[in-house]
Amino acid sequence: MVVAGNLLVGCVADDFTGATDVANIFARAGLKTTVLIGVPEDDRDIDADVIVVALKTRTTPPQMAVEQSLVALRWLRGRGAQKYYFKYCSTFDSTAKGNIGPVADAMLAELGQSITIACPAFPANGRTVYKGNLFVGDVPLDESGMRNHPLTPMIDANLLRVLGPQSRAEITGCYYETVRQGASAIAEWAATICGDGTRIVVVDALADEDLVEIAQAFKDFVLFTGASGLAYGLARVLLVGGNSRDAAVTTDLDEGYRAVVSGSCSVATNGQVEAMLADHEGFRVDVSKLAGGGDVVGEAVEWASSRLGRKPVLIYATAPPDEVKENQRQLGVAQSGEMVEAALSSIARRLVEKGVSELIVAGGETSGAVVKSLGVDQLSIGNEIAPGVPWVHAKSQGRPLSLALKSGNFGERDFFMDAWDRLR
Ligand SMILES: Nc1ncnc2c1ncn2[C@@H]1O[C@H](COP(=O)(O)OP(=O)(O)OP(=O)(O)O)[C@@H](O)[C@H]1O
Ligand SMILES: O=C(O)[C@@H](O)C(=O)CO
Repeated sequence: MVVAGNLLVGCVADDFTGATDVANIFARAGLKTTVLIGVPEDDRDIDADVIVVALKTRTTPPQMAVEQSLVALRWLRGRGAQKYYFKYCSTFDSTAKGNIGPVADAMLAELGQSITIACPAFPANGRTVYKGNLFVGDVPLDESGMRNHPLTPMIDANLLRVLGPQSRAEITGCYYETVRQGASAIAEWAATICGDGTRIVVVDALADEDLVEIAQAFKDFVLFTGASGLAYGLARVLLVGGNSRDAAVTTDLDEGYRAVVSGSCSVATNGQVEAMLADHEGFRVDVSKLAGGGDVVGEAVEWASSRLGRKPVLIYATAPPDEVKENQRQLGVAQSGEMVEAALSSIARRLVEKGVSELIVAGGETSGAVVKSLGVDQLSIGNEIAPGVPWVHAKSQGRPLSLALKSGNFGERDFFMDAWDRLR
């Protein structure tokens, strides 16, 4: 029997790195948090304040994203969650059709609600929103590396314009002149627009303190949507009254082999791969060879087998934007992405079979493919490596496995070398 009644937040995440990112924020705030890989088929016991259901719906056709998100939402509703949270990327990754708008619309309808907020700000990672425009560090979203994202290139920083065509709801901006005055002013502003059709309010935020004020102002809302910065605010508002449990668990871990599998092509990951190759051995997945039917998976596994140990090996498809574009031109965007994901996930699975038990995976789609292939169904949150990236612990085929699912744009240049020091 599932323990019901004390679930504060039921969260649906549109990718796996994002799921561990948001779970990390809730866990660090003192909420007992677990990540489920999809909706469980069994009737397991889960004693948690926050359950994050990780989906891989960011780039699926909208209808599929809606269906899977609603299955997860209904399952969380069945556990009696007090609040619901739709976690998407802090760079608002979406296509012209979705999936942020369609999923938010469907969740609102399912919950019988007519209003929610959209708040991708994540100040700890340099994501801020001002006048409805999303900034990545010092530049607008469309001037950041996200312009060249392989699957969800972002060419407009204005979230009202991005979300408008994706959603049936009216999109309104709650701008910083209101937000900076705090929760009461925001709530007063909200009162003037409530009750007037279905709305999604894009909320400005520049700092963590703003996110606490925003969560406080909207604390009676049932559905929240955003990146994980909003979870920082929501956790602090929900914790008032003393729901706090133990902070995240650190596990006693055996020492196993180490590997990094990278399918992210972000600016940050390209730098991290380059930094690791300066002092570590790496195997580059040749996409043309893969497309030509070559046994790249077998070669990678054979290459790695003789090198496995405590010094991590690197297997990467990570490439600069011009190379990715050329692959996409030749093979198609979705086809090249899926082909690389399939190869990297087979490699990861075979490395785990060969004794890798500490594995870093870079990239959200890549992580989704890898984690699914490992047969992992639940993750517990361990130590934080960098803002938005915790170690997580799982069982794969009955054996303990530590994973770090690194979002493409997160982490310093030496992330792949430094992360191991944070494991225990
Ligand atoms: N050399 C390559 N050529 C074409 N596509 C590639 C190549 N290397 C990786 N890919 C694909 O690019 C996509 C990268 O997306 P992924 O979500 O894994 O990384 P990311 O977007 O940087 O991470 P995040 O979503 O966490 O920000 C994947 O589908 C991957 O298979
Ligand atoms: O919010 C973020 O940036 C990340 O958690 C993510 O979703 C990247 O895939």
